[in-house]
Amino acid sequence: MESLGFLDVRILDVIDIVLVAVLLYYIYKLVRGSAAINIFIGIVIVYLAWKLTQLLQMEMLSSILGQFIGAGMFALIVVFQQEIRKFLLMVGSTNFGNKRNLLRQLKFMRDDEQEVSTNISAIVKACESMGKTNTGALIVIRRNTQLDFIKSSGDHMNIELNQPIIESVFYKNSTLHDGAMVIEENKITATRVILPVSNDRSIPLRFGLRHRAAVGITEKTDALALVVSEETGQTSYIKNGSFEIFDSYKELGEKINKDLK
Ligand SMILES: Nc1ncnc2c1ncn2[C@@H]1O[C@H](COP(=O)(O)OP(=O)(O)OP(=O)(O)O)[C@@H](O)[C@H]1O
Repeated sequence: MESLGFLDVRILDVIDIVLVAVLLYYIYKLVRGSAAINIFIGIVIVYLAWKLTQLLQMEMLSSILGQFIGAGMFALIVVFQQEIRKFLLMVGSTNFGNKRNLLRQLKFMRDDEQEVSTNISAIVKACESMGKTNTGALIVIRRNTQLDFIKSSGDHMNIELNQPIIESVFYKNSTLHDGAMVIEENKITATRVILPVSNDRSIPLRFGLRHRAAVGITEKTDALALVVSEETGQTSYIKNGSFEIFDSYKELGEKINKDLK
């Protein structure tokens, strides 16, 4: 069985592979939809070619590709400066200190019995009511990722969540109506927040900046976003960078409740 020695896999090797997969997934999530995705795919191809030439002992080609990868690291930092910044912010602002959040992060350990402290009914009813009057709104609900880095672009608040407050913030003549509202637990913690806009080219053209900002924040963090369109009065629910389908406001409430557990 000596010839099969290379099949010896240690637990640490498995952990190593899983961690690399998670890292690649987060990098992909970060650059998805932007021009950087093509550069990312290019790098992965060159890296795989380099490893293959090493394996096949093609000395010359492997040393050329090796040099390229080595020098390319500096070029990468310059090209991906924005993405690296966002990635570090994302990692740094994940609140691992909170035990409940940590459990939530490990989805398979999710406790379905857990009560959600956010007044979801107030949010959904406000969206329904704002939709009827074609009042535009953009609401971000925090889950695990800390949102301090976006909150700093707006006004800090500390208001108990309820339907009239949400509606009055987005009321067209209100000074607070522009930008996004951030909700954490059962509090409105920021208004007039500027969100990162998604570059995803697959978003239909009928959606403007409000919707793109909602997609943007849910791509970069695990937050949930709700948009009420000023044009159509329709409410959209966005999670992990994509639009979630729902048939009624009741179903929307149930979905948010499930996603906050
Ligand atoms: N990056 C951003 N962060 C937060 N809010 C934003 C951002 N970009 C736009 N908005 C909000 O969206 C409003 C205008 O959005 P726009 O009309 O382009 O959106 P839309 O997706 O077409 O939505 P609607 O259907 O309501 O018109 C702005 O007045 C502002 O309040």
